[in-house]
This record gives sequence, structure tokens and C-alpha cells, in this order.
Amino acid sequence: MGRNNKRGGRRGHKPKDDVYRTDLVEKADMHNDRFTTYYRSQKIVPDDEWDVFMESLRTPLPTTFRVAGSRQTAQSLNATLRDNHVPNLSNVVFEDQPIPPPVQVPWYPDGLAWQFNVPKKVLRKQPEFKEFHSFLVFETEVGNISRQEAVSMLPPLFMDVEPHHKVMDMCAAPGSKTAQLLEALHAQDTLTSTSIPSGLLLANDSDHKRTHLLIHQSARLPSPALMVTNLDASIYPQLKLPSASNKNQMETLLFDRILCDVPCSGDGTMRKNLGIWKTWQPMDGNGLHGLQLRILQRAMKLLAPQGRVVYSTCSLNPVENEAVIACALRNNPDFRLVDVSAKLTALHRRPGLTSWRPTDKSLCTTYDTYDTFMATCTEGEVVKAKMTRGHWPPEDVEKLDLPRCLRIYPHLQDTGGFFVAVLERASTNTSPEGVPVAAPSRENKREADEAAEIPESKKPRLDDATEVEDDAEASVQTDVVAAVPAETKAKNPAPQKAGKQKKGEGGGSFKENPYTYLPPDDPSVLSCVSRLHLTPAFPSANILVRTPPGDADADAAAPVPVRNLYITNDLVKLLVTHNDYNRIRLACAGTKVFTKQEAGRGADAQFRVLGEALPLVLPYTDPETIVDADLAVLRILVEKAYPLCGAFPDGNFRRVMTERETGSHIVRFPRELDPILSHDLMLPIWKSTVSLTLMIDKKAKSALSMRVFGKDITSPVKEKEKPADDEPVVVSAEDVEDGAEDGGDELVNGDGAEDAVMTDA
Ligand SMILES: C[S@@+](CC[C@H](N)C(=O)[O-])C[C@H]1O[C@@H](n2cnc3c(N)ncnc32)[C@H](O)[C@@H]1O
Repeated sequence: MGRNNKRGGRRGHKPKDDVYRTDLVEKADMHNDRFTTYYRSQKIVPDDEWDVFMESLRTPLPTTFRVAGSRQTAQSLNATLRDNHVPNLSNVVFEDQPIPPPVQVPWYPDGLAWQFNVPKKVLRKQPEFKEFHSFLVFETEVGNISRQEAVSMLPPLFMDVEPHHKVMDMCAAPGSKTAQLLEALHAQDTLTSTSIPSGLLLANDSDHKRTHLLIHQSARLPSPALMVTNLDASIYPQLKLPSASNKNQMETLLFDRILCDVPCSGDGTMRKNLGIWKTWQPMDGNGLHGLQLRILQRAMKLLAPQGRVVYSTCSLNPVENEAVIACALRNNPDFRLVDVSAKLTALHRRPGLTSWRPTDKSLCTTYDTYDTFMATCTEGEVVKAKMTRGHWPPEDVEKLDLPRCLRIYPHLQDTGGFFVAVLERASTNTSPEGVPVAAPSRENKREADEAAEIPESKKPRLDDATEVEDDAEASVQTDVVAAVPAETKAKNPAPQKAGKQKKGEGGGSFKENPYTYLPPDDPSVLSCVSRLHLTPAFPSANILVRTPPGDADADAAAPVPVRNLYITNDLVKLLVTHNDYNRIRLACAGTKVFTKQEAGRGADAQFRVLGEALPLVLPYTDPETIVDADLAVLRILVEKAYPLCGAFPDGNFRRVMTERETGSHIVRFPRELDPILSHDLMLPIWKSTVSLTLMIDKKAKSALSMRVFGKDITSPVKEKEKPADDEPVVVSAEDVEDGAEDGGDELVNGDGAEDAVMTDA
């Protein structure tokens, strides 16, 4: 990844669509003498593998995807894929050539990742593949399948995230790894058996636009445990929260797991980002080393004792990989590289390097040592080369266990190139072996500081409250509480200005509505609890609104009507209410869970649960109020947009729904009634005065139809069928994102992207 922060979007590159078109770059153009000279001299692969390695770089990358979502949803969809689609694709011949069927990525847990290498014309023309292609497209649109490069799936797998962990993703956009981390956080929480994990995922990216993408991506798995910020990770501020032992004391939030998927030169992605063949040069990596080291060292500072940092790049360059790890380890003796050789044993990997020879722009010479480089080059050349001592292997390189790093080469298992290192922090003040740690030697520290020096323009501009502090000791914070829980304030609280951010940090304008927690006896919250039949266990105190900032007195007199309610878990609430978001660019906290829906003529508007948030609410819904139905009912709900109650077969569902009040209801299609279902299917419906509507968006409805009925039986809503004013309109993610809700959120969370829900019930 280049400096402008877009993987494959480096200056002068073709637009993304073109980059993916392999036909635009001839194989003959897939050469770069600088690349060959540099990497041959690094001996990244043995001489007798070099040709195979280079040839694999010139071969198009197979398509890979991951079956995503909650464990049960994913396994059910994976079974459909494995048992229905793959056998269909096993004996396909196209233009006299046998076409290989999709195969499971051998090392991905539970066989949930797949790979296939089929030319586009086969995918579009051959009937068996055409059907498979539509399945992939539908399921991808609703978020059940995530197209992701195989190697990019690796870092989260080495993080061993558990639902109670505090996790940070420092460079998270566009968010494919964030999605994996969220899934891990939402894996069954055995401690509390709820749908809401007790942990945290703080996803951050310094690029403002890409932060939008990140929020959009993560909305597919709505999480009350997610926060998204838009800051420079290398100077990430410490967040505060009340101490667990003394609520009047504040302490610094330390993370159990941190992912540093840092910006890099991206030369491991040459199989798909073909423009890199033309532009690659060693300065790409030389220039990024300092930023990469600063980000990693910041992560180390924010990590709890015995916590784990995973560092990854899609580059093969030791200057961006082993050199960064070596510097960081020497400067932080309480860290060590973890031996992960027993993990993902089906993954073919090569050990990290212990020797490498950086070079400058001229590439005439690679230099054995920093001193040779300094002695050989003029002062001007030294400055231009952007190299420090830290670019070279240190003298004590053998002590650092660098072979524990993982190098993934394209020719090993037909993937992109990648690098992963797993670092662990010892318990306080001891080395990982339990020996008390000495501070880094003055020489080590000088070298590391020099390599990681923060450019003047990048020095923290945050004031005391969020200043980059080196010691992570507990501290008392007395001044800033930006977003205050509303229960400590008057009812119908005036929206606070806490979310209004300073311009400039991280680039792009930043305007956010504040996060205001409602008291549990707020009329909106009470209405949700009673109309949606929520049990007393529902965390009503964690509901928040995002209303535009305004004049506090005026707002108090005439409060802004609430349209959307968001939910966070306890930990996110503590962080939102005890830190100053005038300084921290908080782009999202928690997820939208209820939205107001017009109820029809003569009836008051009511809240309904959002389709994609249903799994969060289900464990708190009185089970007696969930209506059972069969596939005949589902067929009508899928086929027609606004079927009348009388249109349903005479039976339990029709009888119960005729008697129910208008508003939000949940229907269960039990597995025992319909063996076609692999588990109970739960869906939200809306009853207006005359009709019933399945409250999932059109794409989700089509995907559901394909899954259950084998084809898309949904009918487009025709003009004359458009709802009367008593009928609900189901909005799609795109519809909502265009129009800012809540009075103009610039970055909104989970906007109405309503998916069909296969519950874990
Ligand atoms: C390799 S990409 C991350 C890919 C992401 N982890 C994923 O899996 O989708 C690197 C990201 O780092 C971000 N970035 C660059 N410099 C940064 C900095 N100083 N702090 C935080 N993020 C940064 C870029 O905007 C880019 O989105």
C-alpha cells in the first residue's frame, strides 16, 4: 500500500476497476528489473525456486471468499455451498476444457473459506457457474459472503479473539479484517449467554473517506461492542475509563489484542494490482518503515500485560517487515515473538529473515551495514534514501527469534504474498520468560527512536487529556466528560455538542452528532420495551440517540424528535461517557437497533426493531410473543410486498396476526416444520392496519428467496402497489445512506441495511 493510503490506488495507477482487468497488462509487461535485482539479493526464496516464484506472481490470483456471519448462519450457508453448489460444478466442461470446481482453502477453520479460478466468461455463460455466480452475488450483497483475499484472512486468525477481549484494529479500513474480528467477538459468549459481547472492538483508520467504508462494511454484523475512530494510529491517544476497583478513579484502557495491518508498499498484491509491476521501487518500502514502526510501537504501548499484537503487511520487503519487528522488539524488551508453528498447520509458510540488505534508489548497491551505507553515500544521497540504522538487521538479530515471523509466498499455495508477526507482552515488568526486564539499552533506544522519529508535522496536537503518554499507568481524570449519560441529567436531555469534532485531524472534515444516552425511563425506551415485548434483562440503560447539536436551552424546550435508537454494551458506554470526543474523532459507537415507523391512519408512529439488529434483541424478547409460521406463509411474505392478513392460509399465523396490534412483530419459521431449513429462521414483520410486511430490504429478501425456494420469487413493487399511508416502506442501506438520518449524521451506523436473520436460536 502506498503512502496515499489506498491499496492499489497509488499515485498514477489506473482506477481500481482497470487494475483488476488482467487483460490490460500483458504478461510480457510483468517485469521490473528493480524488483528482480532487489529481491534476488535478499534471497527471500532459494535460487532454485526463483523462477516458480516469479511465474506465480505473473499468474492471475484465484477468487477467494469467506462465509461470514454468526457461527450458525455461516455453517448453514457453508453446507448449502458444499452440498448443493459444489457437486453441481464438479464435472463442468467449457470449450472442451474441464473447469475445476471451487475448493476449500485448506487452512481456514471449519472450511469456511473457498477459492476458485474460473475465467469470467465461464462464470457468466456456463449455466452451472451462472447459478453459482448469482448465489455468490446475492449472498455477498447481504453480507453472508465476504470476498477477501486468502492471505488477508490470516491476521485475525492469529489473534485468538474472545468475546470478553478488548480489541483494537489500528489501520482498519476498508474493514475486511475488522469484520472477522467482530465475528470472533460475537462468537457465543459462554460467560453471559447473551447476544451482546462484554468486550470491545475499536476500529480506527486515519483516512476519513475510508472510515466511511469501514463503518458501512461493519454494519453487516451490527455490534454494540464496536467503536470506530478516525485518527493517526501512530499517535493514538489513551482512552480512559473508571477503574474496576475504584469507580472514582480513572484508568487507562489497555487492549488484550491489537491488529496492526499497516500501510505498506503492497508488492505482495502484484497478482491483482498489476500497476505495481511498472512502478515498484525500493524507496516505497524505505519510506514507509518509520511510520510502520511508529504504529507498531504505539500498539505496544496500548497493550495490556500478556496481550498480543499481530503485525501484518502485504509486502515481501524485509525493510517493512523483519526490520520493523526487530526495532520494535529491541526497544520493548517486555515483548517477544510468539511461536505459532503449531497453528494453522495446513498453511505453507516460510520463516522470517535474519539477514537482508537495504538499498537506496540507485539500486546499484545493496549495503551490508548502515555504516557502509553512510560511508559510501554523500549527505544528499543519505537524506534521499530515507534510511536509518533500523532499516538494517541489528547486531543481536539472532536473539530476536525473527524466524518466528511468517512469510507467505504466492507459489506456495497459490495466494498473494504476505507477512505476519505475532508479538506478546509479558506480565508487568518481566520478560516473556519471567525475568525482570531492563529498560532498553541507551544505544538500542537511540536507534529505535531515530527510526521511529515522529515528524514535526505529525507530533500530537491533542492537549493534556489525550496526549500521547508513554507510561500506561492509571491516572485520575477530572476534567472531560463529553458525552454524559442522560440519567445524570434532565429527562429529554438537550443534545450535547460532544460529537462536534475539530477539523483537520486525520484529513477531511469531521462533523459528528453527539452520543446521548437516554435514561431507562425515557418514553421512547419504555415504548420499545412494552411494544416489542422486551424482558427486564434488556439493557435499556445502554440506549442512545444521535441528535444534531444545537442551542442547549432551545433544545431542552423543544427536544428534537427521536427517530433512531442505538445500543452499546457497558464497556462502550463507559468509554463514550468518560472521554472527550471533541478531541477524539469518534465516527461510530454501537449500532442502530430501533427505528420509528409510521403506523398508519389514526395510529401513532412506533419503534420497530431493525432486521439486521434482530439477533441482538431476540434473547431479550419474550418468547411467548414470537409467532410461528410455515413456509407457505414465508412464500407469501417474500412474493408480495404488502399482503393483506386475509391472504394467508387459514391457521395459527393468520389467527394470531389478525388479533395482534399494529406494529413490530417477530415470526419464527421452525426447523421442525420445514426440513428445508437448517435451523430456525426468525424474521421481523410489520403489521399495519390492513397488511403485513416482511421488514427486510429487497436484496436480503432476494437472497432469502434463493436460499429457501431455490429462486428469486420476489416481485418488484409496482407504482400502483405502492403503500398507502398506512403501509410501511422498507428502506435499503443505500437509500438511507444518501439522506443523512438523525438530522444529518455525516457518518451513520448500520443504516437500515436490513438482512434476513438466521438465528442461533
Ligand atoms: C493495509 S490497509 C488496511 C486494510 C484493512 N486492515 C483491511 O483488512 O481491510 C492500511 C490502512 O492504513 C490506513 N493508514 C495509513 N496511515 C495510517 C495511520 N497513520 N494511522 C491509521 N491508519 C493509517 C490507510 O488508510 C489504510 O486504510
